[in-house]
Amino acid sequence: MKKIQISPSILSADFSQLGNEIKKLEEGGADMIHVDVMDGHFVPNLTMGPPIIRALRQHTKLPFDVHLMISPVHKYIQDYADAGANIITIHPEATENLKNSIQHIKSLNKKVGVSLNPETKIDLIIELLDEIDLVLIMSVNPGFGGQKFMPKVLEKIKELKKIKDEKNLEFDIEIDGGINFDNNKLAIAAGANILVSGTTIFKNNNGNIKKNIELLKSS
Ligand SMILES: O=C(CO)[C@@H](O)[C@H](O)COP(=O)(O)O
Ligand SMILES: [Fe+2]
Repeated sequence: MKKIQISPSILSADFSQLGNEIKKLEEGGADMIHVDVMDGHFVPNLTMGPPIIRALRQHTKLPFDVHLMISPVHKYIQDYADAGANIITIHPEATENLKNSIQHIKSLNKKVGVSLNPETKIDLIIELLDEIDLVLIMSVNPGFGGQKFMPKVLEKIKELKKIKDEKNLEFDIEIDGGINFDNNKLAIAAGANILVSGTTIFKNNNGNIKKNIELLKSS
């Protein structure tokens, strides 16, 4: 079984202190940094883009796990790669040709992730799984932090894990949205090996990041 990793979402961090917040995450045991990029078009919220990612790059050696909620995404992939992303995750609905966008990310020597919304079926990516490094299962509708976890996506994770084991594939299964100290266990038991969390990491236990990361890892 793959080691459980935590990818804190800086969407819940203090935006006026992002450099320091990232340092705190690294000291607290984060495995990577989840960066939620939103364009006010693919999702009804606006966050940050390449200049901020580039500025943050100098504050940590941890991989940047960049979750692109922008459409059309293809023409911006290079910008995120240049800014310092290590994993670039896209939504199938945000590109005209998913296969091309996957190949583009790989050609830039970045890990490629594909994200499935709660209503999006696995069928869309089954044929492409051997090209993908990470499948990001959304457990909320994308757009905002602090939403309620949707337990129905656990079935999708189980289904994906089964296919992964049957085909002997290596991709990571990441879950994103509403993860807390209860449903983390359900997500891990279903087959997720990377947990994204914003609210739980930054707001629980008076913002004790180290403690919250440890609690999220324990199942
Ligand atoms: O991609 C998204 C939301 O669209 C997420 O990464 C959230 O930002 C996670 O935040 P919490 O649900 O843990 O507060
Ligand atoms: Fe995200």
